[in-house]
Amino acid sequence: MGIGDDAAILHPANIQQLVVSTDTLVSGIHFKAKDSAQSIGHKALAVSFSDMAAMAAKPKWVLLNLTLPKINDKWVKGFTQGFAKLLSQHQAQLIGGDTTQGPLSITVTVMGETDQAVRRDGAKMDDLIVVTGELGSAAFALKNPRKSKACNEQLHSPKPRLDVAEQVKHMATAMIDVSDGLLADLGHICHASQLAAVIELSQIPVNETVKKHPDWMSYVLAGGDDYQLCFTINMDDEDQLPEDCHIIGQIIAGQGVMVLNHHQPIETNFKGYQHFT
Ligand SMILES: Nc1ncnc2c1ncn2[C@@H]1O[C@H](COP(=O)(O)OP(=O)(O)O)[C@@H](O)[C@H]1O
Ligand SMILES: Cc1ncc(C[n+]2csc(CCOP(=O)(O)OP(=O)(O)O)c2C)c(N)n1
Ligand SMILES: [Mg+2]
Repeated sequence: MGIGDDAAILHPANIQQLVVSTDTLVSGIHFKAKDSAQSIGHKALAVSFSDMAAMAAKPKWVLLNLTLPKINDKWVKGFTQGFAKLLSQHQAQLIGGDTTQGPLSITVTVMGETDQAVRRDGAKMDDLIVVTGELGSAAFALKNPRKSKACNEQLHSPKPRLDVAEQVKHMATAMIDVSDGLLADLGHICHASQLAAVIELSQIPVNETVKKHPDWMSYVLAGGDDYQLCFTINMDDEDQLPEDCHIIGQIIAGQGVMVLNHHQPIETNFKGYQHFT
């Protein structure tokens, strides 16, 4: 039972693990107020679905908390379109939420199910490090809005990688979604797993327009907002990787993430996205 009562009632039948995540998007921090309402609606849900993908869960129930400066019917219609389209693509259900007046911000809580949640702390020595898709496109588009249609799409309409998550959940030893930038997020896997990583920059898929930009390395390694997956697998499972999965490095002993470019170590002072600096 969903919207209409004081709270939603769930009937979780045959769910082995219920996985829950919440994320807030704030105007001016996570998106621009002038972005299309449709893209804001899509992205608010996509980033939460991306957290489900990172845990190898299938999204089922969603709560939406909207804070709006004023009621603008056209904006609300656009937002709802973007939100509802992604919701129905994954057969998830909006079961409730809250609407308040104030500076534009959106909080989405999503509940999903899995038989095999994948955590950040399971990476093992010698595991291969894999990323999906291309990295750096969204950060590039934020700074260079008129340069690449594909990058703009990645920024405004990211596709949560629930497809890959479903296919790799039984082989991934650790997984995370790349929201704060590869170095930061792979760093979280390393920290949680008490190991280190070495990655080869030339193996990371990068959009060709991004690659031509003088700052491409910082977009790729620390730009954030990618919503691709980064996960680790045992070396023996390499042959079973699905499409659009790219091996970029290996788990080693130690701490932190070491970056090689064509086998040469490079200095990286990139910090990734941080809210409080
Ligand atoms: N204000 C908070 N209260 C309780 N838990 C929090 C809070 N902020 C973050 N967390 C928890 O800390 C962990 C990491 O959060 P975060 O860095 O936001 O992850 P993600 O990048 O996946 O959104 C998550 O388990 C999240 O639930
Ligand atoms: C207007 C605007 N400024 C900055 C960014 C870049 N940006 C916003 S949030 C973010 C990283 C992810 O945010 P966070 O709230 O940490 O997501 P979480 O890790 O909790 O999923 C990035 C790179 C943007 N997309 N739009
Ligand atoms: Mg978060």
